[in-house]
Amino acid sequence: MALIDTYGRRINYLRLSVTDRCNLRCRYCMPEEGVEKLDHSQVLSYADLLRISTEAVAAGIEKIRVTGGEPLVRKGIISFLERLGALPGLKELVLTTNGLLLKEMAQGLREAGVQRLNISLDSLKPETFAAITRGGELKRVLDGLEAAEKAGFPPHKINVVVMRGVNDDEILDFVELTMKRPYAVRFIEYMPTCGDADWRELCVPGAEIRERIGERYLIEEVSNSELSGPSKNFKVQGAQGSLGIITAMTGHFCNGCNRLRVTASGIAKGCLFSGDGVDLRPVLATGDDALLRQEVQRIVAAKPGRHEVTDEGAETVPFAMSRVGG
Ligand SMILES: Nc1nc2c(ncn2[C@@H]2O[C@H](COP(=O)(O)OP(=O)(O)OP(=O)(O)O)[C@@H](O)[C@H]2O)c(=O)[nH]1
Ligand SMILES: C[S@@+](CC[C@H](N)C(=O)[O-])C[C@H]1O[C@@H](n2cnc3c(N)ncnc32)[C@H](O)[C@@H]1O
Ligand code: SF4
Ligand code: SF4
Repeated sequence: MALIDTYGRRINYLRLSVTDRCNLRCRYCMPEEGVEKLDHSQVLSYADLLRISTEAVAAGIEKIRVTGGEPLVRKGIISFLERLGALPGLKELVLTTNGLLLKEMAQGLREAGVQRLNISLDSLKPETFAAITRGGELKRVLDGLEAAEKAGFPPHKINVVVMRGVNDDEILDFVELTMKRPYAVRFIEYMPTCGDADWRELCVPGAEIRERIGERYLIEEVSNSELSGPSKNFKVQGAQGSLGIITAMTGHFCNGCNRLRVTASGIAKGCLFSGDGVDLRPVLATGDDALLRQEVQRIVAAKPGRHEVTDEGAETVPFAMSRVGG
């Protein structure tokens, strides 16, 4: 079965957030204070997350990315992933993490069937890393990357949210990282989700990032795979790894969007920026899984063509990314 939306896009990728909790508090993702945590009773049980995933896969989803908050802080995550990975028809099970707990958990994740990890790492300098994450310890993440490689994961994707005056001086350091390691480093344009007034200064357009890299290195294009996301990938000559740019603000990759989102509290969103979304809990409560599948199909049918976040309107859509899962 295939899920096709009204714009003719095939929706085959579910981003499933399993928790809104996090062991970091990145400045671009959560405000310093004032983010209300979901009450435990609001967070969907693993059984319900599995029911949603089962119906989504039956309807046409082929890839599930587990995200959060920080997915690895939720108790029982490994056995949940094991069950998720066993869903018939699911081709890819992948996870986005801040890497803090990978040292302890990488082996278990691999054994549970997680195929690949995307790891957020915004700075290679301990002080800058701590400032961006409000207290995170860089070494733990670097140890986590190593542990995951040893556990047999393919080369990691590293997510770097580029912020002018904060970490944009490290763009070339990350390029150098791909000379030494086979990582796929992706530079992400900063999205103004926290209602921040200074987002225009912080956001470094993808074109500028690429230009800055091109001034120092010879760029070679690489191909993008069918289930790959919005990242436009390339590499520099002589590198083991690759580079990518996710132009979340300037790019308009919405034409090729293949995603559906479900939050930890059971809100389904056709678009990252879809305001309130659709609450799946009433349908879950009926116990009728055929109805759940129809609801997934209905949400896909109503998926917006693109986001409406523009220079003028950006401040009108604040939300904590940790609630939606990125
Ligand atoms: N605007 C927008 N941003 C997205 C979308 N999907 C992911 N992102 C952003 O892209 C960045 C990287 O997200 P990841 O969780 O690593 O996922 P991804 O790069 O889309 O995943 P893969 O392509 O499957 O590796 C994050 O900042 C996300 O918020 C999307 O559909 N729209
Ligand atoms: C919300 S996090 C959840 C998963 C995990 N905690 C992590 O940090 O990888 C998912 C992705 O969203 C990205 N993200 C969060 N807020 C963002 C923003 N304002 N602009 C761009 N990317 C953002 C993060 O960098 C991360 O790569
Ligand atoms: S980006 Fe990830 S690690 Fe950072 S606060 Fe958000 S959910 Fe937590
Ligand atoms: S902004 Fe919305 S429509 Fe555009 S790529 Fe992201 S999720 Fe898809």
